[in-house]
Amino acid sequence: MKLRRSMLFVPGNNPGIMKDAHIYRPDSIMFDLEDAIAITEKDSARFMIFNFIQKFKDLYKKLGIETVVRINALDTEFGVEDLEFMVRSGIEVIRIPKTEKPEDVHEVEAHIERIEKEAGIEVGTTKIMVAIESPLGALNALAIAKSSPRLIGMAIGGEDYVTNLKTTRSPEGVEMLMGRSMIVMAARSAGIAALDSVYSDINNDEGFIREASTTKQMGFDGKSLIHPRQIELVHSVYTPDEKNIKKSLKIVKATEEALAAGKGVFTVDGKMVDRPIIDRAYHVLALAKAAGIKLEGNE
Ligand SMILES: CC(C)(COP(=O)(O)OP(=O)(O)OC[C@H]1O[C@@H](n2cnc3c(N)ncnc32)[C@H](O)[C@@H]1OP(=O)(O)O)[C@@H](O)C(=O)NCCC(=O)NCCSC(=O)C[C@@](O)(CC(=O)O)C(=O)O
Ligand SMILES: [Mg+2]
Repeated sequence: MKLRRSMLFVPGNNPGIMKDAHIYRPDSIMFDLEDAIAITEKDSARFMIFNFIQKFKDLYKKLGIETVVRINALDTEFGVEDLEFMVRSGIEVIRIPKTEKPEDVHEVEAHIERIEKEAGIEVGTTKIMVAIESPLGALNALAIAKSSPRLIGMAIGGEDYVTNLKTTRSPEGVEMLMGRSMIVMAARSAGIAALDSVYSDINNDEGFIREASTTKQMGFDGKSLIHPRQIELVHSVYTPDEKNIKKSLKIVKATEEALAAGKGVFTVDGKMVDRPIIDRAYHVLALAKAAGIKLEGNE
């Protein structure tokens, strides 16, 4: 299981930030070529990310950090050139911003396949993630989520999304509810990861935890982040805690005993346990294991 609790945005024109990003151990590093990069810096950022990936890809792999790049959309003058560099760099995932329809994915996919062939990279190696950042994208979420076998995740870009809705982000997040719901449902239906948006108020830990807890409860796998101090916070929300692990281990043990006794439904601590609850317990244990938590001794 690949954890995607934390996806740290790293502006692709800032070598000072780029060179240390792995030290904070996010699950994924997302180099940006899009909105964090001024038009005058797009070319140099592309070269810089290419070189960083060449230099650090083995280290990222060793640390289990996934590499993602957010390209410019293909309807800009930068998008195709971004792909030319990034696919050849060996980056693992291309994130398409402002995705509104399946054709946006098909177009990127066709370029990736062409470049992989030209570069002698096995076709299918480069994965895709989409960001939904408009009401139209949200309404098309299911078709987009099922548009390519390369797709590994769907994110919501909350800042653009609320701007396109002609509103703003509130602490309660009512304006995000519909978009988030459509995205998590589409991602789950397609069997890909669901990633929540950035939280821009960097020093507001309480607000961050509240938002991360709500979106975790909605079904998301993690969040895009803008600052390293948010990594530990999001991991604390998305990593199963001791109580949950103990409960899940108890359910798994009781399941084995129940199966041996030919029972499909039974109780643990006075609560009914059947198939979906058993599946949830196994999922919690898989998450814990992927996060490096030792299960032995937790029983
Ligand atoms: C905000 C700020 C300038 C503050 O910097 P400052 O330097 O003042 O912060 P400090 O607190 O001093 O940093 C303490 C130490 O951490 C290091 N450090 C800081 N940030 C780091 C980082 N990101 N990665 C690694 N390292 C980092 C720093 O180098 C220093 O290291 P050191 O000197 O060694 O102590 C900086 O964080 C930053 O640039 N963030 C990324 C912003 C960005 O990418 N925005 C675009 C993506 S969102 C978007 O586009 C919206 C979206 O599209 C999203 C969607 O689609 O999901 C939508 O629509 O919603
Ligand atoms: Mg955006």
